[in-house]
Amino acid sequence: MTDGTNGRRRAEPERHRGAVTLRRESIPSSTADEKLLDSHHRREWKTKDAWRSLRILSEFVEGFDSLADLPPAVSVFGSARSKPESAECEMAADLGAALAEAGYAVITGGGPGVMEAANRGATEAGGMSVGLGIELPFEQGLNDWVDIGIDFRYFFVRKTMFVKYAQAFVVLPGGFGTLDELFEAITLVQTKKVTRFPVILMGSEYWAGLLDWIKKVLLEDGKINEADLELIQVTDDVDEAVQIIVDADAALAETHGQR
Ligand SMILES: C/C(=C\CNc1ncnc2c1ncn2[C@@H]1O[C@H](COP(=O)(O)O)[C@@H](O)[C@H]1O)CO
Repeated sequence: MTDGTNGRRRAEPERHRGAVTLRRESIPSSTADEKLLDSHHRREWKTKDAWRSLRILSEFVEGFDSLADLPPAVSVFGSARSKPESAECEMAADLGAALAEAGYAVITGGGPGVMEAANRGATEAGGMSVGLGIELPFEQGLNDWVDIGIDFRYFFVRKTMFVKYAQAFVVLPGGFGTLDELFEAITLVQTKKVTRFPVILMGSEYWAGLLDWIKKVLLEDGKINEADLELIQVTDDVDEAVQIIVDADAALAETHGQR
């Protein structure tokens, strides 16, 4: 496992805005997402937001255009902070490889940690490895194992791509970013905004407390129902995770015809 530099000295920080690369003093202190969402920028809203919507649109166009030809794919989420030698990174690399061997492209956030491990596993197994990066104030660029990479300015555009082009979500241990991606997926399935697809948690020990709380508090308090619990599957076995995805794909093809 590497830190994505392949032993090279990491170049100076840079920021990508569409086709534009910014370095040194040209790197702005804010991000496009912040300018859109933070009321601190309220004075610009009147003059800039209408134009900003075109940039948002162009980001959708770029994503749709670049990803439309992907083979069936699985989005893999997990911590940006996990060390390469951690158990979750090893699991992510094995998962990336197993998904590639089963014919799935692997889509991640293109960052370090679990994302890099999953991309690496897929690439080393000869599969297609996709990274959907996001502009961050402390951006470090896409990891070196990404074959198709897109840098997004807007989180919500990027999130559309994770869902639209994936047959399943696999979620490994992570923090707020990972939880956001997990709960967005479950909500989309629960509200039937997307056809039911597997949302698989890997790292049962890590997720045990959350699952317990979901059962004890959300279920007992009537905030979700028993059937909602079935939206999440848990396994530590890479082959089982892949089999769940393959089976769900086959079931869907039977119901709706071949994709
Ligand atoms: C925090 C660090 C780097 C951040 N770089 C990221 N690059 C790409 N995607 C990211 C990054 N940070 C979060 N994400 C997305 O959220 C999930 C991970 O977030 P978590 O809070 O670490 O669980 C991940 O799946 C990404 O889609 C330091 O190196």
